[in-house]
Amino acid sequence: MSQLHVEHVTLTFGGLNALSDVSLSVPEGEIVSIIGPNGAGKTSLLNCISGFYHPTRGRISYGEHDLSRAAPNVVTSYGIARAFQNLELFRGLNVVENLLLARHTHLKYSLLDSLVYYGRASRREAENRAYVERIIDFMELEEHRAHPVGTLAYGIQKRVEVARALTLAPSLLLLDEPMAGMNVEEKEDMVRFVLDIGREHGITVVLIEHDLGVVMDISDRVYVLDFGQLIASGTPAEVSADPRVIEAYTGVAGHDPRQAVGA
Ligand SMILES: Nc1ncnc2c1ncn2[C@@H]1O[C@H](COP(=O)(O)OP(=O)(O)OP(=O)(O)O)[C@@H](O)[C@H]1O
Repeated sequence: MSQLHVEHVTLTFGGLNALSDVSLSVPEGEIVSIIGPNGAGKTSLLNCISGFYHPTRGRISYGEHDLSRAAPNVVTSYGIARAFQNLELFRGLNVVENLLLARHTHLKYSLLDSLVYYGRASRREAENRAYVERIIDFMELEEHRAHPVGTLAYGIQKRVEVARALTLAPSLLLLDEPMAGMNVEEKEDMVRFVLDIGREHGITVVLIEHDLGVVMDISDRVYVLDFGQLIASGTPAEVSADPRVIEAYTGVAGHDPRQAVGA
């Protein structure tokens, strides 16, 4: 069982605690959302999990692996993939090329492999292509497959970004605002994909999302950050009834308590 554990994580930038003593767990197979007002620390937390930032204090682990000091490519090798808020796609390449490139970069084999073991390399190439085709089918990208990504509608590009992360065959998928900027129909499609990824394919999903209706509909568990601190957690029903959450979202709360001691 690979559970994600974040234990007492603090992340400091200069005098600001972007995260203060945050602890949370993500059980295998669940869809878990992280919510909170702008600047609450959500993306910073995802950056710590995916190895782009390293916690100033605390520990992050996934199953037996310690992620606290791991580089992004090492985190990926443990089965954790991330779809970015700002799309990480090559806009001039088409959908198939983007997905193949992502899979190649992840499952790289050496030049020697491809020269000496031509048979093995070409078999891997065929497997990669077959895998990418399954993702294209699953994410319903068939009609867009040959188009340069930069020419596609924004909602479709977001879908390609999720597909790109799926080509890494993750057991844990990190989604940073996958529905931001989408119209209602595009959101409904993305909700369906996230539910399929989690419920049908058993991939654990950690989701940052501002649309609270979506969050409450699809999450098994919700964690709420405010000013870098974890202020609430529980089922969607528990969290939406929590006075601290209502306060954080209505802005009744007073000052920013994040200034690090001694700053
Ligand atoms: N690289 C950085 N350098 C300095 N400060 C940073 C850095 N990254 C994040 N911060 C600060 O940390 C705090 C938390 O930011 P973060 O982006 O994690 O919040 P968020 O909850 O994801 O916000 P949003 O919903 O607006 O995306 C903010 O005050 C932000 O300015």
